Amino acid sequence: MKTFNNEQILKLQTGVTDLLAAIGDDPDRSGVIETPERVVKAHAEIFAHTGETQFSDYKLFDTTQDADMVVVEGIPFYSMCEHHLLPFFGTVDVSYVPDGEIIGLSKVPRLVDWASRRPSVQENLTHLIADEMQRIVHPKGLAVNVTARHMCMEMRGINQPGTQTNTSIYRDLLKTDTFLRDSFARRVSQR
Ligand SMILES: Nc1nc2c(ncn2[C@@H]2O[C@H](COP(=O)(O)OP(=O)(O)OP(=O)(O)O)[C@@H](O)[C@H]2O)c(=O)[nH]1
Ligand SMILES: [Zn+2]
Repeated sequence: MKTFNNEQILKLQTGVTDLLAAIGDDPDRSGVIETPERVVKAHAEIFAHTGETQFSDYKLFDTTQDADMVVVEGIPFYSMCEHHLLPFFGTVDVSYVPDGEIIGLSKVPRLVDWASRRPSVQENLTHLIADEMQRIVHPKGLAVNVTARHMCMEMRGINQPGTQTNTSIYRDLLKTDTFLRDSFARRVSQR
């Protein structure tokens, strides 16, 4: 969880009170009187890694038994679209071909969670996960596949409930080796 300083807390609370008043609500009514405080706490979680450029909570292990391909699939994530500050959420699938080193399995969902907790767009989230996997594991091949629903497309604007957006990145062996690429793509499309 992020720790906001007193100045940030005051700004956030004032902002939420002003927003409630601006939409025509009464910021002093009992139902919302504690809302500014709650929103600060919620934002401390939702935006916990805003501004951070490098994921650091990982462990690598040497291996002499390289697998053809490691797949961690169906990792749930929740993020906030930077255009409307509304949620977008879904799943991430990550695959890599090791080159002498492997990452602790739980660290892949941790990386996804780290990357998600900031204002973003789906394409940039996909790139951030791919770039950090590349920097940390320097694999022989890498694929990141993100499928998400965007509340800014579902509950407002174009109002299209259920629309899904897919973004993917394929690099090196997972791009050039059709067997590896197709088996990853088949796995994630069948889920
Ligand atoms: N590429 C991309 N676009 C996104 C993402 N999240 C939201 N958007 C889009 O950002 C665009 C912002 O367009 P604007 O015309 O500035 O804003 P708007 O008037 O609220 O647009 P509408 O949503 O069409 O009503 C919209 O088309 C959104 O669908 C994302 O993760 N990736
Ligand atoms: Zn949006």
